[in-house]
Amino acid sequence: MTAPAALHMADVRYRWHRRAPWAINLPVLTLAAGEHVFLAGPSGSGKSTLLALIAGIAAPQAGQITVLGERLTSLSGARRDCFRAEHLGIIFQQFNLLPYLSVLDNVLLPCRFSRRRRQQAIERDGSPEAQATRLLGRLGLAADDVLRRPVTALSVGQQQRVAAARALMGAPGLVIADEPTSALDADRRAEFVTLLVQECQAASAALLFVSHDLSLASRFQRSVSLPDINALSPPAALASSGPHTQGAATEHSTLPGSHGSRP
Ligand SMILES: Nc1ncnc2c1ncn2[C@@H]1O[C@H](COP(=O)(O)OP(=O)(O)OP(=O)(O)O)[C@@H](O)[C@H]1O
Repeated sequence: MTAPAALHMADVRYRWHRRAPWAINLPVLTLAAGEHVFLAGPSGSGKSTLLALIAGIAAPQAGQITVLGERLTSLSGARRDCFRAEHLGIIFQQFNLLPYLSVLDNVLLPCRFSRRRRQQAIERDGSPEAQATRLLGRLGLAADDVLRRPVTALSVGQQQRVAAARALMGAPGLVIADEPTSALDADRRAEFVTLLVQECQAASAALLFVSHDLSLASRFQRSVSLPDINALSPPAALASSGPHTQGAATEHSTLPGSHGSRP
């Protein structure tokens, strides 16, 4: 049996409040199981909003979002929270690490919230602790004293890697990353992306990676661009609730033979 798509979005519209313009108006966006996609777009074009919808943190006013075969738009907020904990790895723009926990305990969090992820970490590495240590080692954070440190005692680049290790714990089916390389210099950025892509591949996880840095796009199987809303939407259209094109996704291949949008 073929695995379900990692993500399928159809005719999705979202605005932050009733009088706001649509932040997202997306005819279709699909990620195949295990596919690695780069999402670009200027500031304010809706990238973080799109990730919040995919994560089930926000719910759209219209359209369907299906993640790993589960129709998110049919679930209650509480069920979406459970689904997110079980199946999604998220690297937030601000990392969202817990300052009072050590590096190791931050990375172990997904296995505390999800029995499924705990079980998958045990199957792959023997224990959640062993998996956390392996992932941190791959990301260059293996030293014992680093693992026991509070995350607040780490550099921003190190915190970014802790957030990546946490997202990968317990083999989530889909990893979403919001500008995870913004605080890194060019060399470290490339290195970080290589590691993230390799680890997603090893876990058979699909990856949706958001960045302004177009030089990273070639490392992904495909790129998707959310166009600048100001360029596409006449100001008069913004206040009405009629159809809009702002925030609509355009897709293009970055690899020969890869595809654009799929039904
Ligand atoms: N919490 C919020 N409440 C109201 N409006 C919001 C909220 N978050 C984002 N928006 C609006 O939604 C639109 C899209 O913002 P979003 O943060 O998704 O863009 P982005 O492409 O991720 O930007 P950046 O690259 O700067 O992070 C913007 O017009 C923004 O002002």
